[in-house]
Amino acid sequence: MPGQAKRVLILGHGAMGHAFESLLRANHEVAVWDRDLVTWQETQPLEEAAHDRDIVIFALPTNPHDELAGRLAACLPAGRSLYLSIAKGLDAQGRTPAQIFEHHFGLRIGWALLYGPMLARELQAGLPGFAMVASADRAVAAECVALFQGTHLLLEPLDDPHGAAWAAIMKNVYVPLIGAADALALGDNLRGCLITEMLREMSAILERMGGHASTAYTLAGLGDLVTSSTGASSHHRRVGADLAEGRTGHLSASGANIRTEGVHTLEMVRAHRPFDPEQFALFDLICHFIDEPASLNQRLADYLDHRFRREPSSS
Ligand SMILES: NC(=O)c1ccc[n+]([C@@H]2O[C@H](COP(=O)([O-])OP(=O)(O)OC[C@H]3O[C@@H](n4cnc5c(N)ncnc54)[C@H](O)[C@@H]3O)[C@@H](O)[C@H]2O)c1
Repeated sequence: MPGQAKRVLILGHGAMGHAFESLLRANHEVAVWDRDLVTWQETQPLEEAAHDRDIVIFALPTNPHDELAGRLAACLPAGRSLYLSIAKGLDAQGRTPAQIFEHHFGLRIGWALLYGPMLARELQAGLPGFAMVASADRAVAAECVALFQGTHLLLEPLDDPHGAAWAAIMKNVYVPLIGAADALALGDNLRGCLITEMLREMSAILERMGGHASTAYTLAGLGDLVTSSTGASSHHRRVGADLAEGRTGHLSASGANIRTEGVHTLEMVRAHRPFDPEQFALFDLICHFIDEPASLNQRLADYLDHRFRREPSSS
């Protein structure tokens, strides 16, 4: 049974904006806001578009989150609206969508993040999508679940927004490595090993960043990692395959392009150092792979050697 009808504003009318619009419009009153593709002017002033909305969904990259969340927090009364983001990258200051929302909305205004296997084209085709709705506030998570009731996007609440944000971000960092290994025909066995190693490292990074290690094993981590690693048309898988095969054009693209969100994250972590990249061997390997794609075979061999074939210590 669908919940109560809400007035929803979707920011960004790209692949996910369109998918969410078609999911929600049967049961809710949905409006969209974006920039004009030619002039880059706002289709309508944001403050005007948002003023009577119960729920605002950020269906755009992480980079504009800070500006847009700041404008909304300044103009909308506390407690009136709820904010949702699905963006998976870091912004130019190295912040996650969870950090940006916490900064602008804090405990004053409800906010949540939606992460999991929910490819836009599958949602548009009527196939099911799955996501964790991550919020520090259970009532907010329940409101999000109610919003999507009666649709084929199936949600599960999670009380770890910071962990979920890092799980989604790390997924985009790791998947190019799977795409590269597959392009080089390094084997199904290696793929299984790498995905296991990625989950182990993702758990450690989530904990380092103030999240729960267990969030890596939810739809936001494992679920999305498997979908992107194995999906034939996965953007991030393609990036890795292209690099392994000598096509390096993406590296000059901006992080606003979702194809390059993983590469952009590597650059932001190196620039802002929310954690020490050298302490996480797979993360470090992927940084070196992006710098020097031809070195991948040797780096993978060194990684596996270090991980599995080291002489046992004498102690
Ligand atoms: N495509 C998917 O299947 C999918 C699934 C889950 C999550 N996501 C995440 O959702 C986010 C958006 O992905 P997408 O595939 O819809 O991207 P997209 O490129 O198709 O659409 C992004 C939209 O945001 C708008 N936009 C960008 N910067 C803006 C700004 N400063 N002001 C106003 N509008 C702006 C663009 O005009 C565009 O319409 C990404 O972070 C992505 O990782 C995507």
